[in-house]
Amino acid sequence: MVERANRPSALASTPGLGKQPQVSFSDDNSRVSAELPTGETLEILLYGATVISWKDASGNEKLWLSDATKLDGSKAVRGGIPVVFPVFGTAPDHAQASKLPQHGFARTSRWEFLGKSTSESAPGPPAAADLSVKLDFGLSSANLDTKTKSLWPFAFGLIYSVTLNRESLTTSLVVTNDDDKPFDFQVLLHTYLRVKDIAAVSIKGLEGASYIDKVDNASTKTQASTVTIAGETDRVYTPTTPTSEPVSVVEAGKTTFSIVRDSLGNVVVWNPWTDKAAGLADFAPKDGFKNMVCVEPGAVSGFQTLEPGDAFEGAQTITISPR
Ligand SMILES: O=P(O)(O)OC[C@H]1O[C@H](O)[C@H](O)[C@@H](O)[C@@H]1O
Repeated sequence: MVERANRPSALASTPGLGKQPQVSFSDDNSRVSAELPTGETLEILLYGATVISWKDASGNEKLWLSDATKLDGSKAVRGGIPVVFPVFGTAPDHAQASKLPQHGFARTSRWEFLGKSTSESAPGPPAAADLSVKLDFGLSSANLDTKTKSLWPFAFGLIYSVTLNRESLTTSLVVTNDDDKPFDFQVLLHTYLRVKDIAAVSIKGLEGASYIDKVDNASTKTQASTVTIAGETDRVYTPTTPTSEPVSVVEAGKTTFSIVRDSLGNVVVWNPWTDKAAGLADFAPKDGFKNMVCVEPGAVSGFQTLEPGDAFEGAQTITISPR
């Protein structure tokens, strides 16, 4: 069931139906929130369609968000899940992407809220435990300002769907080429996962993968065992395993996040550590790097070419384990 939420009224769910997910807008219409009947919550800024909060039923935050981030649409969000499109980093040598700012324009554009849908994973009378809510957001060339359009002059459409389940979050991006010529793009879901202590974290599932080490002159290396982080880390992995095999964050021996991917062949692992964090004005607290690790599914090895009328869909599902 797809239901268009009425703006600016607060609640888009049906009163009296008890066990239904609740969807609401902030007073200034800058963000949309969802809550499952079981207590899990989600908050998304229309600016960048950036997920800025995801909490379990006990109110534990799963994503890291900088205390100094701007949330007023003046700068990309530092934390949560910014959407990177149509370029990852910068691409000064790529004809179509050379003029684009770092990580493109999707994370700095205001998206449209397209609506919500709720679903049950089991047949029969709705049980609160089976409910999920999906929020859809759209961005197209028609929404861009003239300056941004001039940097990347293609007719495109993006639909970004964020689905909250009791134990997981799925974020899925569909890219369509609405132009009469092909275009090239990269895409990445820049997910800042919250951890208790980076020193106790290891990342499993990248063993044997080749990676580009961006903090060592972009040299190509092979991951020998699980990934641990003890200094600035910025790596673009190409796992050899299928995208359905999870990449997991293990904290002090316990799996806290498990990430499966759909059509996203790369995984970027990023932690700025002390010096880089010190140099990022919007990164706070300065020792916040101890409480985050970015594990970013994407398609960023080279560019994907999308022919006129074609569509690409890439997604991640992050499953949590209770702490
Ligand atoms: O500072 P930002 O533009 O948000 O980029 C933050 C980081 O994003 C990715 O993880 C890149 O691999 C890093 O090289 C970059 O520093």
